[in-house]
This record gives sequence, C-alpha cells and structure tokens, in this order.
Amino acid sequence: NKNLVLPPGPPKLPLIGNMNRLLHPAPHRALNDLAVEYGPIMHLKLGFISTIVVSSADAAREIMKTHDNIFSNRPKLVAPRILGYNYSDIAFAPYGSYWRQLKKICVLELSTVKSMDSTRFIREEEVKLLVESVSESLEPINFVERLFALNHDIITWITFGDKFDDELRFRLAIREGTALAAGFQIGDFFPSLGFVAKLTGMNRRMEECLVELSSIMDKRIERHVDRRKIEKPQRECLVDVLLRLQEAGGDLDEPLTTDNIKSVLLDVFTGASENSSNIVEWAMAEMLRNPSVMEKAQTEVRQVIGEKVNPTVEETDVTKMSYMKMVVKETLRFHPPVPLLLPRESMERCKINGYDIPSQTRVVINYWAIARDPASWKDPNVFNPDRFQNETKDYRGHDFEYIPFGAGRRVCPGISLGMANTELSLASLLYHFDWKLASGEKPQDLDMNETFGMTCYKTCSLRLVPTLRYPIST
Ligand code: HEM
Repeated sequence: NKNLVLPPGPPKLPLIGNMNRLLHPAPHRALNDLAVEYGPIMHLKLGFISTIVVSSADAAREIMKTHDNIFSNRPKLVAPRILGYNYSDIAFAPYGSYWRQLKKICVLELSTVKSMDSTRFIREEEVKLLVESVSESLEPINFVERLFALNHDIITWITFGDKFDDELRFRLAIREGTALAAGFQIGDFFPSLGFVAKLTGMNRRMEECLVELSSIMDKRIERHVDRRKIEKPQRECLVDVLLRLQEAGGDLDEPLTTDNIKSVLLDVFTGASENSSNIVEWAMAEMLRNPSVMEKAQTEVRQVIGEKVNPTVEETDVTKMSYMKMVVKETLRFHPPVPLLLPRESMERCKINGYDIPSQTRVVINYWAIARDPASWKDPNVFNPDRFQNETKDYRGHDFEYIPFGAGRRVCPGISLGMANTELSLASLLYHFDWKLASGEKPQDLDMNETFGMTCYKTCSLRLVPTLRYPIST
C-alpha cells in the first residue's frame, strides 16, 4: 500500500530484498550497523518478508509493552513447524488459549518459588556430581560440553522425575535439533516457494532428528502412563502434570496429544540446557581475560563458603555472592544468549513512533544492540561487572535497556530456573577449582568470536585445565 509510512531502511534488491545485508556470522552485529545508519526502527525486506528491526530500549518498549497485545504472535517458521510438532510448543504456538494454558503450567511447575524450592536438591546434587567428575579428569576439559551435560541432567530429572540409560543419546539428539533449528533458514524468507526450503536438505535432516527425539520421549512418556495406571504419583514431575491435563482435558479447545506434550518438553530442554551453559562459558572466558574480575569473584565465593561447617556451595549461599551475580548479569548484557530474542509478528495494523506497521509484519528485537547502546550504558563495549554495583536495572522484563529474557506476554518462563542453574554452577566451579587455559594459550589471545544460532555461543569452545583447590566434602 503506497499510502503506508513505513520506517526507513536500506534500498531493496529485486527478489532478495535486503537478505545480502544479513550474510554475516553474527547478524545482530550487521543489523546494529544498519541501525546506526537508519535508526532504531528500520524496515527491511528479507526475501519476501517485510520485517521491522527494533534497536533501542524505547522502541522495544513500544512493541513489548505499549502494543504487546498486537505483537504477541510468532511467525510460522520452518524449524518449529517440523521440530515443534506443527507449532504446538510454547515458544512458537500462536498467541491464544492453547499457548496461555501450557505456558502457565510451565511457569507453575518450573519457575515459581515453591517449585524452585522443591527442585533445589536436584540442582545441588547434579552440580556436586559435576564437581566430582571434573576433579577426576586428567585431561583438559571441554568446558561448555560439561555444562551442557549438567543442565541436561538437571532438566531431565525435573521434567521426567528420573534419569535414564539412554541419556547420552537423548542429549546428542537435543544438541543436533538445536543446531538444525539454529540461525536463519532460507525457507523462512521465501515461504511461498516451498521447494527452496527443500533444496538445502535441512527439512529432511530435521525430520530425521525428530524421529530420534520422538522415539526416546515416547518410551519415557509410556513409562509414566503405565505407572499412572497403577497409582497416581504423590510428587508429580512436569510429564505427570501434562499427562493429568491430557486425561482431564482442562480448558483446552482440543484434547492435548502426546505430540503436544513432546513439543513442550523439547522447548523446556532446549531452553534449559543451552542458555545456561553458554552464559557460564562466556563468563569464564571474560574472567580469564580479566584476572582481577576472576580474583574478586573467587575471593567472594571462597569467603562465603569458607565460613561454613560443610564447605560446598548451596543455593542459599549464592544469595550472599553479590559480585559473582554481577559477573553473570554483565555476561547477560555483553554476551546475550539470545541476541535477537525470538521473532514476533503483528496481529493487526498499528502505528509505532509515527510509522505504519501492517498486520502480519515480522518483528525482530535486536537486544544485542540495545545492550550496547551508549544512550543506556556507559562504555558499553567494555566487560565491567562493577557497572551493576549501583545499577537497578532488572532482567525480568521491566527495564527495556536490559531484556536478556525478553519481555511482555512472550517473556521467557524459565528465568528463575535458568538463573539458578547458571549461578549455582558458576559459583561451584569458582569455589572448588582454579582455572587456566589448555595448551599454553594466553588469555589475551582467546578467540572471543560468537556464532549466531538459536543461541549465541562461543565459536571456539573453551578447553580448560582445572586445579582442584577445595575437594567436595562427603
Ligand atoms: C538463562 C537462560 C535463559 C535465557 C537467557 C532465555 C532467554 C529467552 C528469550 C530471550 C526468550 C524470548 C522472549 C521473547 O520473545 O520476548 C525465551 C523464551 C522462552 N524460553 Fe527461555 N531463556 C532461558 C532459560 C529458559 C529455561 C530454563 C526454560 C524452560 C524451563 C526456557 C523456556 C522458554 C520458553 C518456553 C520460551 C517461549 C515463551 C513464549 O513464547 O511465550 N527458557 N527465553
């Protein structure tokens, strides 16, 4: 419509529009460069898709608060169609009663104070096992792999109430699914040309991965179904709660299927495993490069734990580690795990800052750009945990300069769990071990490049040599 006043943006090429501007290993950086030229609300044409890119806290507030009711839908992308059982997961379910009910369950079962209390022993037990296994390792360790395994084990125990013999198989399948769903899929930009998506072979690989994931989850869910036939569990895990909803129907328009349950579980697994591991890896890399930060964090952690009769890190101790928490907060600003949040789609036409946004426009919030905006942050390109000393900005979605978990109706439902996993594992690894880089690498030469995927991870995984300082007490 020629009468629309769209936000400014770069000139569009025929067919591909502005896709060429996204050919960058870190598209959030490329989009940030464009925003410097075209402003905090930009219009791009990505293939056939009209897209608005938002790069300032004020503009993000307009989308995620003032007009949150209009922008609470998600676009229909290829990966969640295949790996999310036709958009029946929480992250990509259309805005509506199905999404609302499942998200509520997810928050109640995983992230309330009560549920966090009841699962605390799981996190503490699993972190202890990690410390033991790291103590025994004779070789340098792949740091992020160990953390991924830790977070996977924690979420398995919380969701299935148990751990299983085929855990490694499941973990590898989850990793592969996350990697396949990562980044931009060509089919997402040319949806009407179905053959384009098939050209890359990605659809077939995702379908094969789903068969593997499904068969593992089916077996586990069947065990719960069989057990529930004999007696209803006294302590319900997430799978039990979802099966109860399936039996009772709840307020859902249609009965909950086993595929729906599996899609929710996959969301929970991907949310819980990948993000916390990446945050701890980035935090460790930054501390190795900034020894004074490492020293300050370790001194604090060791002081808090040193005063205890039983010297292991428990969650109640973490509340006393204000500097270590500041390191995590700064990592969420400087290396956001989900730099472009998850895309949204407008449900009706509206006006933002005088620009027209038509219905069904894709909206990308560049949180990476917001978190490095000099208008909101002093020296934004410096890693400095001390900036949070007198900083009241909170990450739960109220301060739009700092939204690592998103905001509004679509905010992450796993904030408390994700932060608890992150802080407890980082504090424990700092307490029990001293760390140095493997193979004589110098901290200043560390490759700090990131690869953009579903989450933003370190391109070169850290390989570290731990030196045990305080063994785990039995
Ligand atoms: C520290 C770790 C985590 C980070 C940084 C993170 C970040 C995010 C972000 C940025 C979003 C998109 C929000 C938006 O669109 O506004 C999101 C959504 C989501 N996250 Fe997380 N997340 C983390 C942990 C978790 C955990 C532990 C779970 C599961 C228990 C989880 C489950 C989800 C789900 C289901 C959604 C979709 C919500 C919706 O569309 O309504 N996340 N997360």
